[in-house]
Amino acid sequence: MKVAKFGGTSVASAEQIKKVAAIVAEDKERKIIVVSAPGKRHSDDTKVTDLLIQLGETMLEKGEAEIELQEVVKRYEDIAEGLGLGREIVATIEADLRKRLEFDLNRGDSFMDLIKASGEDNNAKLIASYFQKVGLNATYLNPQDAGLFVSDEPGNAQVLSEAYDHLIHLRQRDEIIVFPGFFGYSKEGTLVTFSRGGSDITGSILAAGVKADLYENFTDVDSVFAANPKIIDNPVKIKRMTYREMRELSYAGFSVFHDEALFPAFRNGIPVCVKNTNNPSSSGTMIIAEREYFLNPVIGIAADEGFATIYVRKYLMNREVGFGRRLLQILEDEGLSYEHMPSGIDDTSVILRQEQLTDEIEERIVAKINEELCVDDVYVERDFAMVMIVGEGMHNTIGISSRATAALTRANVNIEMINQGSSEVSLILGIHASDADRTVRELYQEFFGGADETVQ
Ligand SMILES: Nc1ncnc2c1ncn2[C@@H]1O[C@H](COP(=O)(O)OP(=O)(O)O)[C@@H](O)[C@H]1O
Ligand SMILES: N[C@@H](CC(=O)OP(=O)(O)O)C(=O)O
Repeated sequence: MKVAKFGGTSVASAEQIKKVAAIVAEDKERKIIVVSAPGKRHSDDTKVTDLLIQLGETMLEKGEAEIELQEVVKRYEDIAEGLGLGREIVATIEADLRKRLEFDLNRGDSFMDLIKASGEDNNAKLIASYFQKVGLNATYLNPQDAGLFVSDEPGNAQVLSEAYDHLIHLRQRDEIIVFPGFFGYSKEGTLVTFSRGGSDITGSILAAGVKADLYENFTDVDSVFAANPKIIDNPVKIKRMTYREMRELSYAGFSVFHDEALFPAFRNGIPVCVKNTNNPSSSGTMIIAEREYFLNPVIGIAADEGFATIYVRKYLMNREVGFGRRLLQILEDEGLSYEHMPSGIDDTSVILRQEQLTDEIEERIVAKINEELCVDDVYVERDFAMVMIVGEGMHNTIGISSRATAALTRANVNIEMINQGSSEVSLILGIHASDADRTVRELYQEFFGGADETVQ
């Protein structure tokens, strides 16, 4: 049995959904089909999830959002028309949206999740009805009815382990199940979404839940490439990579696969295959537990922006018992998570995602660090990027860091931070965000310049 997830670009239009139906029809093992909300049809387009966010925010702000609602309905109308489905399904979708808008606006976060999730939920209903029209024995299944229970963290749900006790029963179903991605339900029955891009997570949970032989992740590129194709022209394709490599690279900006989506598949040993809806005969990228790495110790280079660093200096910091704990406690009290913490003898930096760090929070943290830790200096700097060089073969290959730093010297990029501590598969370089693309290009040239079409 296979679980196949089709991302936003694969279900963005009637034309794309026809390709999806053909892919499903050609392999009887494809029994569980996870779908996203309609994504971008072209580079200037807006994803339905983003339209829904505008709709929800306008509603919260003004108490009405008819224009925004009509824009969403129009997207489904175009798709339904292109699939020859008629008005009824569009009327159902519109009624569903209006009902969601009646939800308690005082529960703003849950309201936003309910609105956002309608993108996948209504698309799944629409796609199931198209599958039936073309003769596939398919049915829509709601995550609550399937028992996909998650934690009650709006916009950031985590699957609860008991969900797997329910999901295994889906194995017994004869028909093809069309399952909306991106959300589950809390034990109290509240709809909660995963973080953005989270339909990949739903697919992985279902693949683990039904103990699938394969989790196929259909997108709009032939494979995972060694670098973002928006930065590098025609980058080499990755044929095989490990869960760890994919997790590190997706964390650092390979948006093709959500970094949190690896774990359920990994824990259950289910291979993942990234494939192209527009070119399904291409073999794609296999993500597996182990691989040989005789060709190149490095498999990919990624960069992600939006990091801030809190720099703290205090003479004899190294001898002050509990300094690190107290510093992190200040962050914890503000509900902040951190990503890295490179340290010297008398100074340390805490690197975190800057979207969490509002001006208000920054002010409070700096004041607390000064007061409670009596430091010599503390300041916050923003707009850093983390560049990651990843590969299973790196830890027993000499000279990776020196090749990386030489490449950055050639690109005239200042390295703010290097971290090759605990992870055996990656080297992280902190740089200014404005240098990110230049850095990726130079590193790509260093590690893949002149390489064959594929790496594994
Ligand atoms: N290293 C990479 N390999 C492949 N695609 C990448 C990589 N880094 C970024 N991407 C981008 O990820 C996109 C696919 O992800 P996404 O837009 O989320 O697709 P979907 O709509 O299928 O969920 C590709 O079009 C590509 O631009
Ligand atoms: N539609 C949601 C979830 C998702 O996974 O979408 P996509 O498959 O288009 O990345 C989002 O945009 O976040």
